Amino acid sequence: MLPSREMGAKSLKPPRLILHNFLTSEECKELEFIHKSSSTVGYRPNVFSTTLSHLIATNSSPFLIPFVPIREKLKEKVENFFGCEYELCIEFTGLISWCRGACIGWHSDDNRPYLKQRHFTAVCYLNSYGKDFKGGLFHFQDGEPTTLVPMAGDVAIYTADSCNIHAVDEIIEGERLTLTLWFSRDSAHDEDAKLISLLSKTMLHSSINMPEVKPPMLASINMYWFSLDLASHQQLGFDICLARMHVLGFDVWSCQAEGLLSDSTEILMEPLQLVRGK
Ligand SMILES: O=C(O)CCC(=O)C(=O)O
Ligand SMILES: [Fe+2]
Repeated sequence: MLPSREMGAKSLKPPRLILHNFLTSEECKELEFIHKSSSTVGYRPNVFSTTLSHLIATNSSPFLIPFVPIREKLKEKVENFFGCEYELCIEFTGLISWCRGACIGWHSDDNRPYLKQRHFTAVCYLNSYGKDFKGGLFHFQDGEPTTLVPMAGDVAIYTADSCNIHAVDEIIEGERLTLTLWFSRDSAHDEDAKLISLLSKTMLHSSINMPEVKPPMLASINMYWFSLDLASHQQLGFDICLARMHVLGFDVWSCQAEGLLSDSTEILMEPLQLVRGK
């Protein structure tokens, strides 16, 4: 019997793929913005994470939108590279940042009984070694490449099993940010199914509680990565700056233009009124 592509790769060279500039700098910055506005204390010391279920639970589901095309693009890459016969499911998606002191020793990503459903890993680097943080180099125990220098936009894809034992050096300075995904062949671990169920519960809950008035939460100004004069020239797609207000049913009204102008950042320079509903 001929070995499958996956098995063949295991015996010849480690089943891994490193891609440069897989994400654009705008995509990296948009995800960084979401992480800065929504992250919580992570699963280890000096680590912060933003999971998709956390975004739903904190009334920030519009922040899911930028993840959708990126997750699809990554899934397709992983399926094609590993020659998967059946569609994979995404088991976990998270933005993870590591601050000074964080590190992880040699491990494989399926190294606990409750992680055995993790078959493939994709780590997208959202910021860069040397510029945004020091330390935090990634090492594979065997095979080439040995060391990865995280650079914004690059992605490392590898099997989650013992063919790819890896470690990350301690962060010495700054904050190292990644978008990390695990993929599974087992559809019982499909993250999408869980997210859809959470989303529908949240929507049902908010329609029952319609008259309830909550104050809008606009993300703080120091989270913007571009200046306001540049903002109107940038076509970054979905405007996440006002997303927190939108999910709560508020909008911004310009008296001069006599209308709702919530998709233009120019409004921030105008006399404005905050309105509820459309
Ligand atoms: O962030 C990285 O480069 C890899 C992190 C890692 O090994 C893990 O989260 O299991
Ligand atoms: Fe890992």
